Amino acid sequence: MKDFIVIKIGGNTISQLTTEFYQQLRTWLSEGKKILLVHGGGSSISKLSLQLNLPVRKLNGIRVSDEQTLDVTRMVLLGKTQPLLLQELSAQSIPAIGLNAADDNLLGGDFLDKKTYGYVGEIKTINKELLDKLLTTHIGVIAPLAVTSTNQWLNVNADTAAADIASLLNATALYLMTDVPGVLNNGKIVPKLSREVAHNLRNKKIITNGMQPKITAAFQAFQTGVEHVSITNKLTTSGTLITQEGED
Ligand SMILES: Nc1ncnc2c1ncn2[C@@H]1O[C@H](COP(=O)(O)OP(=O)(O)O)[C@@H](O)[C@H]1O
Ligand SMILES: CC(=O)N[C@@H](CCC(=O)OP(=O)(O)O)C(=O)O
Repeated sequence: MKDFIVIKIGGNTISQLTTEFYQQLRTWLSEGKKILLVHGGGSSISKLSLQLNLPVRKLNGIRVSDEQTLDVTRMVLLGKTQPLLLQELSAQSIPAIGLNAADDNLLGGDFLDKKTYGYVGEIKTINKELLDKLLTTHIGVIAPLAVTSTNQWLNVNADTAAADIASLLNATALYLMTDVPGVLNNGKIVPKLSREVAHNLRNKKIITNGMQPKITAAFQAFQTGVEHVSITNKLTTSGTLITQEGED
């Protein structure tokens, strides 16, 4: 049954979640939807890296990760960001459980492009049976990391991770929640975005930085059959909705 909803929450968005957001989660829970929150934490990773005098380098919005940066990423995501989000959910009396890639082979991955990005990956496998069981009672909260078949941890961009997970779960919806109300062009939200328009906005350097992996991730999930894919700062408004060519 197609009943999974995947929501990506940017690291900077966690402390800005609204009453409407939590209410929507409660509604979906009461309808029997299985909800997975994939959280970011990029700005905290950069902050700690700088404090430790480690280089902070991003290419196309993806963090170049050597072994030390990978360690910092795991520590920040699993030691700081995830507990913070769980705390917020608990304070709202929403039943949630923290998960990571190594829980019962939850997220398996492979290198994205080792030469260019280092220990960065994409998610290739998921333990759907485990989620089917856990998410009947709890909202899952998961960090964007993966473990390879040879037990190497990998850092995964949180937008990429959410899209990979939504595709693998055959989810009905993917919400990429961020600190802007959608894709902006001249200060206005682009309500519907086709691949062609996204390509043009990228070429014109209107879509830059962290919005780039979000767009790539959004189209990847849409192409694999996730019906509703949106980039937004609210669950209750669609922000920018991904559409087929020619529909906008
Ligand atoms: N065309 C665009 N429309 C909206 N935001 C954009 C655009 N191009 C670049 N951005 C930047 O992308 C940011 C969102 O990406 P990012 O900082 O990675 O957020 P998150 O941590 O939520 O993933 C916005 O805050 C904005 O600075
Ligand atoms: C490979 C890669 O880029 N990983 C990201 C993972 C966290 C993330 O994406 O966090 P936000 O969504 O808050 O930016 C990083 O290290 O920043």
